[in-house]
Amino acid sequence: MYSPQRDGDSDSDGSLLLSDVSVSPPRRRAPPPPPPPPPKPRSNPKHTAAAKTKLKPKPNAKTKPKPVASACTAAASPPPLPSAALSDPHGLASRIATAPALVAATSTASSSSFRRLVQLRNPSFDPAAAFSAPAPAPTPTLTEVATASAAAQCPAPDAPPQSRPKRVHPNSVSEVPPAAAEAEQPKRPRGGGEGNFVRLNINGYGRRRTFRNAQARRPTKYRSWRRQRPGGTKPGGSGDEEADFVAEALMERGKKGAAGDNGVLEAVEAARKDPSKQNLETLIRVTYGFDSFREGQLEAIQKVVAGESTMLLLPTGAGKSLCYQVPAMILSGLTLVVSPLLSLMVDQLRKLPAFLPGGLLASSQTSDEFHETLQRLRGGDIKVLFVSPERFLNEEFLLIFRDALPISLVAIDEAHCISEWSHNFRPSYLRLRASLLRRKLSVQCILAMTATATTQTLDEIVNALEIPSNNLIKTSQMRDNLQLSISSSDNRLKDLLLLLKSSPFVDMRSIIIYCKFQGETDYVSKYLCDNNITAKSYHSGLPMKNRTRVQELFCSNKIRVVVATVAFGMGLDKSDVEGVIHYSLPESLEEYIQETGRAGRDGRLSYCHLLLDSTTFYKIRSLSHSDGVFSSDNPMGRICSLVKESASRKFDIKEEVLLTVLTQLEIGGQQYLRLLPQFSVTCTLYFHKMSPQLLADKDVLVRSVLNKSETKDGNFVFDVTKIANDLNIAANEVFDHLQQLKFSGEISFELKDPAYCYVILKKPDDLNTLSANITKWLSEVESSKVHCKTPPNAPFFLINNIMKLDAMFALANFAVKECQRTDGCSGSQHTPCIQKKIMQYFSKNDITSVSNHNTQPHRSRFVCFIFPIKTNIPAIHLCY
Ligand SMILES: Nc1ncnc2c1ncn2[C@@H]1O[C@H](COP(=O)(O)OP(=O)(O)OP(=O)(O)O)[C@@H](O)[C@H]1O
Repeated sequence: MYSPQRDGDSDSDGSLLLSDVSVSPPRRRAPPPPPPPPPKPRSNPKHTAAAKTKLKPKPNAKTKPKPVASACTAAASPPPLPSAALSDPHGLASRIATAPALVAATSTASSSSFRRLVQLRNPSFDPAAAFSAPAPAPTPTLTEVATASAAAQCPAPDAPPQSRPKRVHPNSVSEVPPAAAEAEQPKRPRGGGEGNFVRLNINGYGRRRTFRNAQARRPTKYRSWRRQRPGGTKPGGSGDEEADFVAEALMERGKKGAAGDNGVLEAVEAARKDPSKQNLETLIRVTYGFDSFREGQLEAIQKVVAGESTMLLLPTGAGKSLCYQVPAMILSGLTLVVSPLLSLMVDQLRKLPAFLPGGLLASSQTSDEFHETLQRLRGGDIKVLFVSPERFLNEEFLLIFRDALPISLVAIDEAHCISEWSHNFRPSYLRLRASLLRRKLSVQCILAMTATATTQTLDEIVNALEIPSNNLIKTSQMRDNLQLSISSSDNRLKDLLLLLKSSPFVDMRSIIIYCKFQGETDYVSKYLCDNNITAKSYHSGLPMKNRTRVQELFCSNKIRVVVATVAFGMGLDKSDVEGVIHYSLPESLEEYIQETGRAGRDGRLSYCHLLLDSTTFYKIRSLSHSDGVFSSDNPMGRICSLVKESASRKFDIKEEVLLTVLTQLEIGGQQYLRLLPQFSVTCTLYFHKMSPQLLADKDVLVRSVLNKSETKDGNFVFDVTKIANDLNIAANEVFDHLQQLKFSGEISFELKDPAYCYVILKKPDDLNTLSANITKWLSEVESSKVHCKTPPNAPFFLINNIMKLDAMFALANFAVKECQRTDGCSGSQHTPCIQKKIMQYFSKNDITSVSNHNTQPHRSRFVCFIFPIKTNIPAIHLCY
């Protein structure tokens, strides 16, 4: 997940809190609806008995299911896992490091000269010393390493491998063969909302895909409607014209054999004439099969249909999409949906009902794809257009609308990205301003949607989008069908196993376990498999096809447990996930809410448990300091690197802007760093003649590599800068030497991760001033069109995640250590106190209101990159 850091001082500064106006209930809001019915227990036939006895529905938040605590507290006794186990599950690194054979030395000519070079630069370096300790363990061969690595993989699930399910939907991506369409149409009506779509998480930053509506080549009725305008004039959006569109689109669908379209047509017409509760309910019943609206939906839809800009704050999985889809059916013009991630857009495109034709414009599309969408748009084949914020309002985009393609609604998904206070600020969202939308696109109605926003964030959103304060629709940030529990754990693996073998998790057929680190997911899933729990790991380090397969198997209930990093879940709309377990502490309350929100999307009672282990908290916290130009991992005088692609993505700053800033730090008034030639920093080494250890024996660099590398699939992967720093030589000397070894046939190597490289000469004393100066300078550069493609004169910044992490830890810590269990909490079940803390956090935006221990990080340790322009937001971000 994109999760930039931000400066936390201001986050905790009460003086910066904005008024509560934005979150006051709408003046014209109807009296609060009656409390929702208690969540229903699941009726999974396989687990019916268990559900009857163990998953009793609770009246609102008061139900007290069997506490999970017993499972965890009972687990306190298992012997602690050796601390090294997780970081080096196979013990390879330590075995390699202590290999005895590495001490002797008969150097080749090149190696001895290289050794001299190293010793010349670094007299204290004693290559033998690093390997001199006797090591009883035999050094693993490459074959052993590979075998160990293979063994770490979880056995395949019982289910036979399936080819990727074919789906055809008018709003599908292009690989989908049309013939499969009908079979994969979402069933209507969907009883109980049980129908799961397999949502593919493309997660493909910058990946190229062809997006094509399956109906693109067919003249839809919307298109013919537009063409029928006399003299080619554009429709004015009158009700009749709209009815034409809906009617004809539905007729077309009727030709394909869809049932009940006449009912849909009538329902749309009725809702268009009178968007009453009754008419709208009929509409969602005939289109989606939903019995009624969920909290907030009806109000939002009615406001939007009436042309009023609205801010919608509903929990994850509460049904925000419906709030733009239904108006899109009713309103005459186009609905634009701005969404931050390609995977989300694709997912939402697929979710559109069949007769609501959709299209997509993303910055990662090729020019051909862009023009194809354009053609369809101009031809009237698209009613809902998903747009990435980068594409939105740029010249090319505006040209599309020059010939007055009418836009009825702009829906902004993940609207918190607008706010610099949010956990996911994206500079590209800054172009989303009501004034701009009005001026450039004549848009009058905006719907902003998010699941996580503090008061400050909301305030920024409604200001930017000029949403009237009485048009804020806000429900609690967490669904009340989630039972939340936390237990402290000294041995998370054992506790996890116990948890999974105890009620209620033992009866669940669909569980997600979230881990912080990729290696952890592999290790944990293997451990579970070894203990007869079918589990698969999922993280962004896996090839895309493996990830897709895991997700598909999970969605079709062929895998019961997925052990994943944060990479899993974006765009996942599996409605019957029954449990979410946090093996690692989430990095913020926002992340906690998002991840727990993947459970119980069908409204049934579901369980979320967090295993709190303070060691992990401190580990994550220290890692948080390792980002940015001046991170604590980057000492002065050493070679440092910023991998272009990941840094650009992480900070949401174009690569060339990153370089611009680094350059300014080099050539500005004060020289803080010296830029080095760019090179690829990650190197994988393959040995061909001598064994790694034998060669390391003779070669200083290889020795250092063995010391500093990780093993992946039996090969040695290392960071070139680390080796250069270790040997106190320049990076090009490392490459030269690797080349020599390559020419001698000893090794071959592969390089990846192009990076900006630099040496820090001086760490800034006053980060704020430096940040402000660079911001100013950058703005000047931008306005002088040197970087005409960069976003507007937007501040760049990095959010400080540390305060957010601390707040998350404080909440979990409170639950396990301080909660008196008087207000509905019992054992490790802490739903009431967690909800209360979350409410405090989001309503006051005062992290310290949740934090109850001294978590205020020292200012100089803030992790940031580049900062804000706003005067009230502390800048910097070049961090220590
Ligand atoms: N009124 C309703 N009745 C029953 N199911 C509904 C209703 N509205 C939405 N749903 C279902 O709820 C699920 C979640 O909807 P949706 O994806 O729109 O949620 P969301 O709020 O956008 O979630 P996220 O924040 O994760 O994007 C979907 O499966 C959807 O079909």
